[in-house]
Amino acid sequence: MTTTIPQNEVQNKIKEEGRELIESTQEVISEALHKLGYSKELYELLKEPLRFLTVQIPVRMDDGSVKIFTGYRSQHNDAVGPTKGGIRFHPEVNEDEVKALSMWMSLKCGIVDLPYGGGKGGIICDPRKMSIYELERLSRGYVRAISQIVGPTKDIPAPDVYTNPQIMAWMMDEYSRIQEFDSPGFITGKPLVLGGSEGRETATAQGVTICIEEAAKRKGIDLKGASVIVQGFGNAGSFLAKFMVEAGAKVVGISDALGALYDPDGLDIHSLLEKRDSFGTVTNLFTDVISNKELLEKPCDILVPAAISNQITIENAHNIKASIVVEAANGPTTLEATKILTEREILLVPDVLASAGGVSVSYFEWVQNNQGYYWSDEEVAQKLREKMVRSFDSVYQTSVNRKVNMRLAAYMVGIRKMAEASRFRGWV
Ligand SMILES: NC(=O)C1=CN([C@@H]2O[C@H](COP(=O)(O)OP(=O)(O)OC[C@H]3O[C@@H](n4cnc5c(N)ncnc54)[C@H](O)[C@@H]3O)[C@@H](O)[C@H]2O)C=CC1
Ligand SMILES: O=C(O)CCC(=O)C(=O)O
Repeated sequence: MTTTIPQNEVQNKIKEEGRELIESTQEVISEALHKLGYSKELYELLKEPLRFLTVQIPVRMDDGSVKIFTGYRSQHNDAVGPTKGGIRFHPEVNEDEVKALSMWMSLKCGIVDLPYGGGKGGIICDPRKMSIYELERLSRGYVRAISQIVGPTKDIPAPDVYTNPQIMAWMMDEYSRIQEFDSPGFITGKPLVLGGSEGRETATAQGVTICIEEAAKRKGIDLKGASVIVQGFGNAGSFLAKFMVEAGAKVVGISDALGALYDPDGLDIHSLLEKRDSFGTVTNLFTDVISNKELLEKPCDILVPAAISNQITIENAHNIKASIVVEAANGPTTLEATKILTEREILLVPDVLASAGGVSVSYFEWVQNNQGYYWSDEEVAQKLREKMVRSFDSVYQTSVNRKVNMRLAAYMVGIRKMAEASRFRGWV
């Protein structure tokens, strides 16, 4: 017998999880500023986004009815430069989660040294249940609703969960119509023919791969033959699984929103890549499916959460078997779980470092749009590698030298530029 959880309980749980994300982010920000010797005023400035917009977007559905969707755009801090960060289309999007996501973007941009602050957007919707025409109207409606606070020198969006280059193209087109001139620099993650960058589609997974290589070196693990589990089979997870196979590792588990596949002898990733749909779903084609929860506790050397937040918690952190956990997703591990993994000497590469490859190549895309001159795949790959290796080293060294866990070390590295820029501007 299946029991249905009342809708208000589901909503309360989503809200509560969002609140926890923001409160735990505030806790680490406070600790990082304290370790670096910054003032309490700076914490007051950075503990919440500078700007947060809620919009209602009316969309004509295919059956003729009008549905009103709620969307958000959060701009955490623009002392360093315009804010930057993706747009998420997901039924569980909520205000506090979007705020926390924008704060993580500020830290990410600081870690990989980009001239940006953090932003993030989201719409409460389930794109898997919408037609392509409804999605286009929703995407354009969102841009009209937020157009006054975004732009190539204000706040530059990009893809995130359940958004893709097609959605970026509609949004760029809508913004260009409003401005009455072509504005490729308004948004990144676009198709190549509309000013997208070589390497952006695979950038997040490339960045995670580089972090895995660096972490494996520190742990004395040979990637050839190492076993890997990847939670999530979308943009980040599916390319990562492919890169792991190419590096000679054995991908023993993958998952999507509907379940997980596990085979200790290794999964046929190429076949799964061919079968997955545009939302990163593939497990619906199999019968021997286990849950996402079970997958995370299966034996492996390297575990990569690449789906949603709050996946490694106090409930399962003691049961994780991996020696290295690399967070491709934003916010997959709670603070309590971070402490448990660190105590267990599992090397945790935090989201604000591990997933920074995406925004790095988004920055390259924006630079190319601004100069109207485009780089080769090799040039992008080399620039990304330099950034990721340098950033990994800086966070790892901070963790060792200051005797702090990798998450706190990453926050210490990521917050410095924003703190200094805010001081020089005379804000604190
Ligand atoms: N796309 C990008 O450039 C970047 C993405 N990220 C983060 O990586 C994570 C994945 O993003 P993308 O791959 O872009 O999204 P995507 O939309 O391409 O794929 C999402 C994947 O997560 C799965 N999923 C959704 N809900 C789930 C649930 N409740 N339980 C388990 N799996 C679930 C989906 O089935 C799909 O396989 C997110 O946390 C995102 O914020 C971080 C940096 C950049
Ligand atoms: O590519 C970007 O600008 C942002 C990507 C993003 O949303 C993220 O890193 O979480």
